[in-house]
Amino acid sequence: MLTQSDLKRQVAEAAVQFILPELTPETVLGVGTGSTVDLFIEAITPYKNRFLGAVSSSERSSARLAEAGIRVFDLNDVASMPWYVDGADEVDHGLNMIKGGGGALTREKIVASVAEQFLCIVDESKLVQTLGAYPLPIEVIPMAREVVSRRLAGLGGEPALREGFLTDNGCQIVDVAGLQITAPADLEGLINDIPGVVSCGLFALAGADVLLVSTQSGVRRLNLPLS
Ligand SMILES: O=C(CO)[C@H](O)[C@H](O)COP(=O)(O)O
Repeated sequence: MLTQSDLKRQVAEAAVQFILPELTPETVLGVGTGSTVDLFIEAITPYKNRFLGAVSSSERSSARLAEAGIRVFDLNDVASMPWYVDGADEVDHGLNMIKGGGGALTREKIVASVAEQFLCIVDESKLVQTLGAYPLPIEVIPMAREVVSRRLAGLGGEPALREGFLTDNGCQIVDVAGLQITAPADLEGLINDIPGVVSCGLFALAGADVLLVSTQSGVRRLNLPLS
């Protein structure tokens, strides 16, 4: 029986094998944040001479990439990336995701927006029918925390400040429990429009393109359109 950490390692290694044939000496990869991505960085390190480097979505991943000897680029110096590789807190069968458990959602969304394709890597516990059991992280400008929280409560959620946490952008996170997210792109649009919201942990207006799911019997791949 594989543990959750074994499953994460299995999918991280599968992700490396999946993108390896596409790496060239000019390739810059987008790299996300979290424990699954830490294992992806570990797994791709032996191949670091096959690509140019990476843009990362957090100070944490940048430090890990640099320690591994992988060149870290500023996004301002990179115009295109073939792949953005990242984990998720929940993903549904339409490849919509909740992200931001590690608080890096805004930079994740920015780096992902530059990549041609989003490769999402998760263990099977993250695959759900309907998003929302995992509290939805929203990054907010600190002075707007209360007004944004009232608006989120108005949408039917139960917002709670992530105590003692500041993002890499110096902002705060409000985690919203109790949402049954049946129309993820609509909800993402609504939340994006609340003044004071920096970004919303729903990735539905632009979701994943390819999903690798780690299971006890190996790694399954789901592409859009669903296969
Ligand atoms: O969105 C994220 C960080 O902001 C992560 O991708 C998400 O929290 C999953 O993390 P892990 O791989 O540790 O389970």
